[in-house]
Amino acid sequence: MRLDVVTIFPELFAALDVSLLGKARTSGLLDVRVHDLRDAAHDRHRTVDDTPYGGGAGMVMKPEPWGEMLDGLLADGDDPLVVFPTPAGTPFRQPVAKALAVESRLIFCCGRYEGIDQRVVEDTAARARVAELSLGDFVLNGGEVAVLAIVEAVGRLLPGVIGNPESLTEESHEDGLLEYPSYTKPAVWRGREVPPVLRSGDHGAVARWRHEQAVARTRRVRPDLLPPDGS
Ligand SMILES: Nc1ncccc1[N+](=O)[O-]
Repeated sequence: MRLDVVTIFPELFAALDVSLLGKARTSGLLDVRVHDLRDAAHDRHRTVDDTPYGGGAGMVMKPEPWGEMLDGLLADGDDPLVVFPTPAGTPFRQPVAKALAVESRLIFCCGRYEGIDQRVVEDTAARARVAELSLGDFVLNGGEVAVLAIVEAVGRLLPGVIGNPESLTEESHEDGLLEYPSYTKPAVWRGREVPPVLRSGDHGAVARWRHEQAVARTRRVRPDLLPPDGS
C-alpha cells in the first residue's frame, strides 16, 4: 500500500519509522511518502494559511498550495482515496479501518483545526474519492496526530505487518464487543490470582469465560455497543 501524507509538520511523521510500521516500510509492505505543503507555497514566506472570510478567530488553510500539491499527487492516474481528517467527519471506527486497509493508495491531507478552505475538498471530490474522517468528538490542533492513529490502525491490518494474524481477531471492537481481560505469569501477583479457568486447560471453558467477560465488560463500559437484546 502506498500512503501519501501532506502536512506542514513533516517531522511529526518520523514516528512512522519505528516499530511495526517501520518494519512494514523497510519490507516494502508500506510505501509512505511525506510531503511538506509549504513546497507548494511559492511566496517569500511560503504562506499556507490566511484569515477566514466572514471573520472569526484562527486561520484557514489557503486553497492554492493544496490545489497544486493534490494536482501532483493525483496525476499518477491510479485511484487513491483522499482522506481529510476533521472533527466534522464521519466517525473513524474499526470497520472504516478495515475498508481503508484494502485500498491500494491513500492520500492523507493534514489541515489545521480551523480547517482547509472547503473548495479544496470540493475540487478534490470532483476528480477523486474523498473521505472526511473524525477520530472522535474532541479538538486537536491539526490532522497530523489523527493521521498517525489512522495509519497505525490501517497499517496493522495489512497482511504480513502483524506477526500473528490470529491476534487481530481477538481484539476489542473486532467482534463488536470489548475484549476480555488478559493475564500472564506469575499465577499469583500481590495476592491476586489468575482466574483458575484460564489455567484449567479446558479450551471450551476458557472460550466461554472469555465471551462472558467480554459481554460483561461491554455492558459495563460501552452498553451502546451491545445489540438491543443485550446478547
Ligand atoms: N478531532 C480532530 N481535530 C482536529 C483535526 C482532526 C480531528 N480528527 O478527529 O480527525
